[in-house]
Amino acid sequence: MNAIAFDQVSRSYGDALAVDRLDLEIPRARTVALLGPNGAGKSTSISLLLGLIRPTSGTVRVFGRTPEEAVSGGEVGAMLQDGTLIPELTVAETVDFIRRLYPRPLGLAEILRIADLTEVAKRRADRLSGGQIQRVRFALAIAGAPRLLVLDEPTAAMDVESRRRLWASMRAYAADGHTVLFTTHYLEEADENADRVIVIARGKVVADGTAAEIKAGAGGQTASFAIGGQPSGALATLPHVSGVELRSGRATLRTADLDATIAALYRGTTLDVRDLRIGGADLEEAFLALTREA
Ligand SMILES: Nc1ncnc2c1ncn2[C@@H]1O[C@H](COP(=O)(O)OP(=O)(O)OP(=O)(O)O)[C@@H](O)[C@H]1O
Repeated sequence: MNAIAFDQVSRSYGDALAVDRLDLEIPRARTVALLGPNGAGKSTSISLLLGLIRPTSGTVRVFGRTPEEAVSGGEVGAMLQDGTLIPELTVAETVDFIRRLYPRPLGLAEILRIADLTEVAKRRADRLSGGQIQRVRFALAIAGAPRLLVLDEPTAAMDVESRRRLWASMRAYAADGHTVLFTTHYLEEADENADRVIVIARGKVVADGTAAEIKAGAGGQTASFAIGGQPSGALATLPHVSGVELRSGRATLRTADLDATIAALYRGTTLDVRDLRIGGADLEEAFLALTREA
């Protein structure tokens, strides 16, 4: 049984279709990133998953149950974009208060350890830095030992060090066999922290795979060389080339088959190819290409 299953799920707001016949199956014990531009339907999908809103059509299942059943059974923990802490309570008091609401919570010390909060356990919430507040919110999301942890842009507006610490906490939780689904706008975070990346645009899945597969699928690799003042017209006609860019005396070819393109560049043209460099498409480029096409 999958941790998450969306079957032809659509959700409209009035005339606007936010999620469009979404099919999604996420097995247990995976860490999955949901990526997409603003307005792609990420937050709507998460609200559907948590049972905060109902689909206009289609069904959502979480561990084979309705989202409402899974959430009320304590199977799902969520860290959403808003949520404030009680200023007068310490970190330990806040976490302990929430964990006691669950039938089978994690131990207080364990939560503080996973969320990297042990050092500030006795500090009041109104004395915490932004990164520490996010880690407390993360701690509250894992307090009930949920099998599925959902994080909606957990590192928005955090500095690099705070982001690193939060991801380390997330990975520690995921390593225990839990399923994690997170959204982020930081593409490198999806690359580094998820074993599967699902790209959505306009309410539909436009790519689904490992970060490496998504990079390979969206334009593959690049070959660039110093072209100087030589004519560039033939480059676009080389096999498997999907794009040519000329800048500062260099030509960059985007290709789905690097070997075939380079062989043709040498054998099939009279160009003097100097300073050849090979690059992979990065996830950011892949992401932009995918969401533009959608
Ligand atoms: N409560 C609402 N009422 C009307 N339209 C909404 C509502 N919530 C979302 N939408 C619309 O649905 C679409 C999807 O929005 P959603 O917030 O799910 O996208 P998102 O991918 O989470 O975007 P972001 O990255 O900006 O948070 C957008 O066009 C948005 O304007």
